[in-house]
Amino acid sequence: MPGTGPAELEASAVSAWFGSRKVLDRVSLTMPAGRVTALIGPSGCGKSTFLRTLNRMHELIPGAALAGEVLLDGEDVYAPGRRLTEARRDIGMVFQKPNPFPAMSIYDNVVAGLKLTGVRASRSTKDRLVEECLTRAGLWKEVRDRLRQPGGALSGGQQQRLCIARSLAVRPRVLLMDEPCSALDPTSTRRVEETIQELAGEVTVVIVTHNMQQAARVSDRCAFFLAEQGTPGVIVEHGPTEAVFNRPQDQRTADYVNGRFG
Ligand SMILES: Nc1ncnc2c1ncn2[C@@H]1O[C@H](COP(=O)(O)OP(=O)(O)OP(=O)(O)O)[C@@H](O)[C@H]1O
Repeated sequence: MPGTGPAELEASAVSAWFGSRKVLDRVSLTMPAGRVTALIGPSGCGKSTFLRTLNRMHELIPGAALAGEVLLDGEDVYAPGRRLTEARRDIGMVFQKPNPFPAMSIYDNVVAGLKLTGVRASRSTKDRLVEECLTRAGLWKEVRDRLRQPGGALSGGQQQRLCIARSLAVRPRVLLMDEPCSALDPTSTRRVEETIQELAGEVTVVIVTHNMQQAARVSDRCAFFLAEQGTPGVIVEHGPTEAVFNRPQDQRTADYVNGRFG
């Protein structure tokens, strides 16, 4: 079995390119185990790209290149001997638009990742896992009586929580979330935020968000990314969320968190 429990993720001097264009320049950030780290910054500054370097999704894009290191509890995610599927299992991802398998049942959606990661499980193990993951994702009570209905029949917010449950089923140690609420209404957003807060402590969360209130509500730590005038994205400032919002060290951070640009 893989390591269990939340793991620290550490990016060290990560640079990223698309073709000859450099979009991230030597970004270093420690994302502590069991905490929620928010990545904030204006559009195009490289937040999503950075997130994709953390679980080796960046390398799937044609022409994409990378330098630097990503360590999961001290182990190199990009080590030559380490399999891609292993990195993806340890470091799960939830996307902007909820993407359950629409025709597949709620139950099968939750356990879909097991097959992909080569895990065999008995019916009773799966039953327990489905209940546990839907509970952790804050969806169990709403769907317990209709587990055989298609995932696509749920509301957008429920679909996103289903995707969170699906990610949790392979027992990731880190969960990456790329603007997980941007396609949701305010009530669903609130519900997903509660889910994120409930998960903290059990799994390390890294979330990209454009919503400053959301970053303030859900995160323990915050990193402000910026790409100025065609230069690659860098982290201007990072630290405890409360400090980044209330006592920013850099004027550009102050301007951004106070809504003066971006
Ligand atoms: N597949 C791609 N091919 C080429 N360039 C890309 C690709 N994806 C992103 N980029 C470029 O890389 C830079 C960083 O993009 P990225 O999506 O990481 O920024 P972001 O901060 O997440 O933006 P947003 O907040 O709008 O999602 C941008 O200039 C973008 O145009």
